[in-house]
Amino acid sequence: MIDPNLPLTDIHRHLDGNIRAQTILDLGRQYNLPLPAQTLEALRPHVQVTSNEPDLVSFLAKLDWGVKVLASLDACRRVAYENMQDAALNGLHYVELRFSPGYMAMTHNLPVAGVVEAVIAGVRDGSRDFNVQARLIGIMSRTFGEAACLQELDALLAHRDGITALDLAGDELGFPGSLFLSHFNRARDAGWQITVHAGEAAGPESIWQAIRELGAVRIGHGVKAIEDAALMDFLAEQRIGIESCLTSNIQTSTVPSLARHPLKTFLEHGILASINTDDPAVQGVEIGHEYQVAAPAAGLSREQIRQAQINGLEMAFLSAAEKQALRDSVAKA
Ligand SMILES: O=c1[nH]cnc2c1ncn2[C@@H]1O[C@H](CO)[C@@H](O)[C@H]1O
Ligand SMILES: [Zn+2]
Repeated sequence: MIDPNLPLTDIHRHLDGNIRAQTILDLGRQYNLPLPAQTLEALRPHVQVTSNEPDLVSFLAKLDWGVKVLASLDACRRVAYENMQDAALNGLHYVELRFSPGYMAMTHNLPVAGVVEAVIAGVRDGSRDFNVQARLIGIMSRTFGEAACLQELDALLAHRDGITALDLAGDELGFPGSLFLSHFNRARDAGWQITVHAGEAAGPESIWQAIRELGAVRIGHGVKAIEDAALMDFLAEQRIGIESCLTSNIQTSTVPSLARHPLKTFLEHGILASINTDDPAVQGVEIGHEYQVAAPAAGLSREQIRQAQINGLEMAFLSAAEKQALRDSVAKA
């Protein structure tokens, strides 16, 4: 179901939601940190979703152990580097990795701008060593409030050339986008692209808000657009891409079953929607599973899955020339 002659992309992938369980064990030992278990098997239920969570916030708690072991900037660099290795092992040609430097820095009081620098370095080295192209998206974790997000924004802006876009993630219901207008004004002034997690826990109004007030040119999840026909028309007309994450939406109970996922309807509506993972290590699924198992279960035809693969590159935060170079390199290989 993956077309080998087209670039395979994952443009919604949390680097700090994709920390290997083995690395959590290693770093726990290295820094002598208390962990809930000492073997991979026993650790897994603490760091991976084993059955669907009742809501988004419960799902997000599964990411916590991954960042609790980030006791140094070197540890941050390691997980960034390993993310690139995992992208290569999963056949990805291009990834947009997103991360929340404040969330990564939090447990051990690391310097937030230092975390940004370490992630940029790890991804740069991994991109070179594993031959996968990457761009970085900075996340503000809305769950910790406006002031903490301002700190994350400042840290990201200190390395603005290494960052392509700004995102807002975390507890969408508790912290609406309207709290973050000034943050996004500054991000747009810095020349960044904008993508926002919206219409996952909250309704279609959250997607409208992200587009109109925060300047989003892409939407993370966007599931609830299905409830608003005018919004679906608008997304299609304006070519605002929807970064779909099928398995994630089941695990957070955003959608009751794959058969009822709106991605198929979005594609039928001519919306630029793509297939992505979200938090692969936490979910226990990789991009291949999303294309080969989840997308057919969501009712997508072969042609729709191929269209979603095309859309992934079309939506990417790359220039037209960069996209064409990527297409050429995959077609020739
Ligand atoms: O599916 C999701 N929806 C909303 N926020 C998410 C999701 N996955 C991870 N994060 C959030 O992103 C930051 C780490 O990159 C954290 O704030 C985490 O809670
Ligand atoms: Zn996400």
